[in-house]
Amino acid sequence: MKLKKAASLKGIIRIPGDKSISHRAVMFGSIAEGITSITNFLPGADCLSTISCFQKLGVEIERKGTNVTVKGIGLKGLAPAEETLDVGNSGTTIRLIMGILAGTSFESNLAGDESISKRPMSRVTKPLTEMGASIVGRENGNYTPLTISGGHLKGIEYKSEVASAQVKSAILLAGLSGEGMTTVEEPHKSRDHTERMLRAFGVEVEEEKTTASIRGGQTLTAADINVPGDISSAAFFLAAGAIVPDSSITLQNVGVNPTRTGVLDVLKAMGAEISMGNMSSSAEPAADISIKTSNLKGTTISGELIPRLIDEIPILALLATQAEGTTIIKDAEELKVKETNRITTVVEELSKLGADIKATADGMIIAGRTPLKGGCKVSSHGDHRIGMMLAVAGLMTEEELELEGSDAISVSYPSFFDHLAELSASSEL
Ligand SMILES: O=C(O)C1=C[C@@H](OP(=O)(O)O)[C@@H](O)[C@H](O)C1
Ligand SMILES: C=C(OP(=O)(O)O)C(=O)O
Repeated sequence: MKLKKAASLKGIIRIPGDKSISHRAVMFGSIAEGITSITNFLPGADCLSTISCFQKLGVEIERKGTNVTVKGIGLKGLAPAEETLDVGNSGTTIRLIMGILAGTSFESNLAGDESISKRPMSRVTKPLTEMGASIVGRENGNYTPLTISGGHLKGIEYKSEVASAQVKSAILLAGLSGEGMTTVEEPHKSRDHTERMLRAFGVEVEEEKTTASIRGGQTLTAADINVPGDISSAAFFLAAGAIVPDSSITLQNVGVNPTRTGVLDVLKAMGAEISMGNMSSSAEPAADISIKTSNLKGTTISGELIPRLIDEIPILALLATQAEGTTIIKDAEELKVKETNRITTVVEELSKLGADIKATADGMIIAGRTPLKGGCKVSSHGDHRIGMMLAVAGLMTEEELELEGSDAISVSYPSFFDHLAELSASSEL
């Protein structure tokens, strides 16, 4: 795909549904009693993998565009799949489904694409094994393909080494089938969509700073879930609006759960002209966010902020190339185990454009402001967030940029290029 410079970005777009919340709505609806209706579901490839896995486990799920109906059969109603459950490119699907399958009485096989086969699973297989599940996979259950046999589970108190909502959610979901209480503690608080949505399905979940606990034996009752827009998708246009000259854009219905809004904190710290309105206050709050071309300065991104913006780091790195001074990103080793090693892929691709960016052991250091040069090929490396970051970079380069592997973007934002074209006054896609 050829990308051309944009003179300005203007207009209003409605951000598609949140990926994390869409996955959970299908999963929890499947193991609930009754019919769950989901609106504004994200029809991205990752969430479609979740639907297909639960269909294979015997759940009737019907999707019409962004409306999904799930005929819940209860945790005990799930049936063995006749074939391997294919999670595609989705880390959230495989890690959360393992938490659910740990509580079944049958065996399931799980596999995904090449990227999934390189991502570590022991962070989930280890605690689930401790709870009583049997899991077999390459390198002691660390890599796919995996076979999981559910069993009689006991609750645990688990101290996770990483702040990961996937790990926390898998353990809490297994805890539903466990005897007694299950508690997960993490170094920093990760996104809490599981805790919020389980409550909507009638389950009691206790939370304290960085711990979450659940009592085993509780059942889920169907709920209607309206998915807010995905702030991780909005981040690409927030960044584009801040750096493309003469821009002024509004993104509607963006989820602003505080465990996800690190990107807004960073944009403000960098001096972005950003404002919020139309705030709604349901279980998952949403708001309209407006941004204008801004005079940005460098900042430091570290510590408890990292889990609150982990998926936004590639686009924040691009933003930092257009900010005055140095931006330091640290404590972000988790970037190495995403769809790609996002430290190396970000540094490799932005270096091609002339950015002053260095990889460190746990992040990167970026010196700005540097003009971005085009006239070359860049690659998503099959990673949707790298692809979208580079598409935004293409709005800034003097010469045309050629993006390879743009199809990966459909994993989380199938309408990305349509929205970009709507906002872009002069880019020809
Ligand atoms: O729970 C979730 O929905 C997610 C959690 C995060 O991963 P980790 O739990 O590995 O940090 C995030 O990067 C991913 O895109 C979605
Ligand atoms: C890391 C991501 O997703 P997952 O872990 O579900 O593959 C992402 O969407 O950036």
